[in-house]
Amino acid sequence: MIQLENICKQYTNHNHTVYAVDNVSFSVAENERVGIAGGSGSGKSTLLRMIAMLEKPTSGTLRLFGEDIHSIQNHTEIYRSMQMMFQNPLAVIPPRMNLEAFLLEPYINYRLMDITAAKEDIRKWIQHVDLPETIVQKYPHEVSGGQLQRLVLARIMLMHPKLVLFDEPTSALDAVNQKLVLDLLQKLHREQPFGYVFVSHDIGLLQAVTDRIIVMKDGQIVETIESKRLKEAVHPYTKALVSAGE
Ligand SMILES: Nc1ncnc2c1ncn2[C@@H]1O[C@H](COP(=O)(O)OP(=O)(O)OP(=O)(O)O)[C@@H](O)[C@H]1O
Repeated sequence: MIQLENICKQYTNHNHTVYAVDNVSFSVAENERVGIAGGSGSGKSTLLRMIAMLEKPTSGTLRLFGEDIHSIQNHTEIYRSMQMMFQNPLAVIPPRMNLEAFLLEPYINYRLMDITAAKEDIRKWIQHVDLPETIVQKYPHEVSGGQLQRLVLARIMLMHPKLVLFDEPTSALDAVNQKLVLDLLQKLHREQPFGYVFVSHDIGLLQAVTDRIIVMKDGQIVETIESKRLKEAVHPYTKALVSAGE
């Protein structure tokens, strides 16, 4: 579904070059759940931003749904098929927009259905992510972080994406809400499969929600391992990440 070949991203400031992503290659199959682990500054977010087409690689080849990013014809279709979820929902929901308007946006932008049908569809999704129906009349600052992330997940799922990019979506939540959001994500993935790339510094968390984990350090992949075999990791950096979380 996505393929990265020898992807590099460099930033140059004041004659100093940072190799944020350095010769990274991997692919994600349809409905596959891939984790990207690594410490601060290892290049995880930069990699995700390139897959999301928010930034261009300095070099290398990136194919999304079979198309090279430089020759994509139908951007609208790609933007609908590939969704992103970040750590802070308040950064993506405009403060003066009530939550129903936020949920209606994709139906309007991608002409998914008319407003009456969309409102009914939203009602179903709200129930499905275990939120009270009245939440849609609220504004983002009136709702808890855990509830907002469940609502953001509903907004993603109603677009029936093929791929979702998660950048530390539960890092700002307490342990209880983190589990609620991750359990919900697994339920949604079982019911309506989609591929995802999940970035986290917490390799234990990734083990619970992915099939395969790619471990990054200083912009490079140091190890790729099946999540259920994480205990058999051989690279010292992977082992250090595992014991840091224990
Ligand atoms: N826009 C930018 N300009 C200059 N340097 C950047 C830019 N974005 C990222 N970097 C540098 O690239 C490297 C990788 O950063 P990145 O944010 O991708 O790492 P990360 O693994 O996601 O870290 P964190 O977990 O702290 O978010 C870091 O050294 C960072 O300072």
